[in-house]
Amino acid sequence: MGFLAIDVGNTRLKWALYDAPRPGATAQAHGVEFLDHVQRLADGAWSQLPEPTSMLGCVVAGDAVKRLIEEQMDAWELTPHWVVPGAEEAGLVNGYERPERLGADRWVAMVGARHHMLAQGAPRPIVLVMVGTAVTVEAIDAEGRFLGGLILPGHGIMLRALESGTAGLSVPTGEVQLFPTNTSDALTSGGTYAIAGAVERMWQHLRAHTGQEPACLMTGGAGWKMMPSMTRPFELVENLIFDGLLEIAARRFA
Ligand SMILES: Nc1ncnc2c1ncn2[C@@H]1O[C@H](COP(=O)(O)OP(=O)(O)O)[C@@H](O)[C@H]1O
Ligand SMILES: CC(C)(COP(=O)(O)O)[C@@H](O)C(=O)NCCC(=O)O
Ligand SMILES: [K+]
Repeated sequence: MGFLAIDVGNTRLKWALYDAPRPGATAQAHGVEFLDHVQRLADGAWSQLPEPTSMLGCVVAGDAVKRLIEEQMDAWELTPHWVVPGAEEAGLVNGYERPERLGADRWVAMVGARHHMLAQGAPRPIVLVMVGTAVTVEAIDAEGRFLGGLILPGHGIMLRALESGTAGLSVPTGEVQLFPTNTSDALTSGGTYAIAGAVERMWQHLRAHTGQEPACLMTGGAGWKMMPSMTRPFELVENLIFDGLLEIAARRFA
């Protein structure tokens, strides 16, 4: 019954082995690997696992990385399955012009977010922020329609872009300050408030569009960095992508 969930972003692969492909399943093991090191999985962390019977993942890191990861599963009987965003999934309707061009991680996280919100009470619109290598800000209405979303550079990309495009901006990481008075703090605060400001705008757009107060959810490896700087109360949910994969797997592998 073991179900392996895999989330491959542009920086890291996250995996978790659950006792079954269903929402609320228990994670028996989990781990993280930087993309440069995914070749270690078969002989490393995955060599210790009981053989999973099914696997579902989302990958935005490209086909070469995907193939490398599939090779790591060669010793197992299972067939690798990867989410391809379509017109609808698990109660969500995809408003993207070309649904298949939407990042699979965004789509899966939205499925997780929608079910997380429904478990808490009456349906509401959602602003979902995912802070990884890039930052995405999704708008979902109370009926589960994905209206559209923003893509921004993440903290690391913003800093590297400024470093490489200027002569005088190569400095250590600073702290978020209201009125930064050194270069490090100015860069760190600028990036953080760029993200917080974009999220605030999306919150306003969704509030105006739906006439309802949106629920605010945040996920992703660097979500914790953003939490203190948001203009609205956000709930940080560590594993929305895994929650989404469990929802989708329950429908596919039942
Ligand atoms: N221990 C950590 N290792 C790597 N990245 C981290 C760590 N803690 C926070 N981060 C931040 O999280 C981002 C990666 O988050 P993650 O969700 O794994 O991204 P992705 O899904 O794009 O691979 C990095 O850009 C970095 O800013
Ligand atoms: C926006 C992303 C780069 C985010 O990647 P991540 O930060 O999770 O590594 C990824 O979801 C992606 O490549 N999306 C495809 C383009 C789109 O969603 O429109
Ligand atoms: K991601």
